[in-house]
Amino acid sequence: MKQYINPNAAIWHGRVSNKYLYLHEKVRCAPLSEISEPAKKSIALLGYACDEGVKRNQGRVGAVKGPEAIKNSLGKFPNHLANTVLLHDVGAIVCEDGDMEAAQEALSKAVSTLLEKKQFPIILGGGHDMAYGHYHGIKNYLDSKKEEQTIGIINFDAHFDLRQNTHNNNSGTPFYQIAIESKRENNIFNYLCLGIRKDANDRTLFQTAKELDVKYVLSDTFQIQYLDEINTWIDAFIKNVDKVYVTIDLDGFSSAYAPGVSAPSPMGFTPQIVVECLKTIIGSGKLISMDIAEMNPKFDIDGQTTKLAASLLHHIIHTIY
Ligand SMILES: N=CN[C@@H](CCC(=O)O)C(=O)O
Ligand SMILES: [Mn+2]
Ligand SMILES: [Mn+2]
Repeated sequence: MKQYINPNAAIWHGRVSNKYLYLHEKVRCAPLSEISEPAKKSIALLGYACDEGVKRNQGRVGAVKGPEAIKNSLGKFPNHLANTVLLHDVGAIVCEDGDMEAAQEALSKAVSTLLEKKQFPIILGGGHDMAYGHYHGIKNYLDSKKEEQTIGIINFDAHFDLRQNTHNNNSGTPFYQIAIESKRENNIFNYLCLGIRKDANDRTLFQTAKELDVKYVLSDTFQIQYLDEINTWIDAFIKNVDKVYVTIDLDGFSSAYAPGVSAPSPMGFTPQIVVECLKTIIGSGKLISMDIAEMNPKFDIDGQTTKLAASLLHHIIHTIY
C-alpha cells in the first residue's frame, strides 16, 4: 500500500526495567500485514500522518508529526496491562503528494483489516479529516457482516466539522460528508458532539447541525458539575445505536491543557470531564474503535499536548481491557 509506512521501533524508548514496567517495553511493532487474529485481547495503534486537510482548511499545519509524538510520549508511561492483553504499533497511514482522499481510503481499509483481525483500533492523527476514513473503515467492516448494525459517532470537539465540501474535502468537512452519504443511503446520521464552542462555529454550522438533527452539548455546559445530565444524554444517544465510534479532537480542550493544535480553544473543556464521559461510553460495551485527532507538535509547549494525548490513551487502554 503506497499510503502506508511500517512502524518505527526507534520512537519507543524510555526507562528500561526488563520487567515490562513501561509501555515502550510492552508494545510490539508489527506491520499491518503481519497482524494475525490474537488468542488474547489486542489493541492496535495506527498513525494518520496527514495534515493536508488542515492546510486545505486554512489551518496551521504540523499535525503530520502528531502520531509519532503521541506514541513517543506513551512509551514512557507505566504499563499496568495484564500479560494477556497485547499492544501493537502497526505503523501509519501517510499522505502522498497532497492526495488526502487516497490517505482516507487507505485508512478506511486499514481500520476494516484491524477489526477483521479482532484488534481494538486506536488511530492517532493527524487532521480531523481522518474521521471520514475511520468511519468508513468501521462501516465497511460492519456491512461485510450483513447484520445491519448502526454506528453512533461521539465527537469531543470545539467544532462541528460540518462544513460543506463544495470546494474541497478538508479537516472541517468529515461529518458533513458522512451525513450526506448516510442520507443518500437512507441511513440515520447519529452524531453527538460534546464541547461545541459558540465562538468557534458560525450560524450556518449551527443551522446545518439543526437540519441534520445533530445532538450537541455546548462548551459552557460541558463541565464536570453537569456530569449527571451529560451522562443521561450520552446514555440516551448510545441506546439508539449498535456500535459507537469515539473521536477526540484535542482542540476542544482548553489551550491551558492543549496548546499543540491547529485551532486552540482558550475557553475549552477539561481532561476530567472527557475521562468521566469515556468511562460511561466504555461501560456501555458498544465502543468499537476510537481516535485522537489534531495533535500538532509544532505549537506544543513543553510537550503538554502530547502528554495529554498519551494520558488519555493510557486511561483508555487500561479501561477497555
Ligand atoms: N478540524 C478543524 N476544523 C475547524 C477549524 C477551525 C479553525 O481553523 O479555526 C473548523 O473548520 O471549524
Ligand atoms: Mn476542532
Ligand atoms: Mn474537529
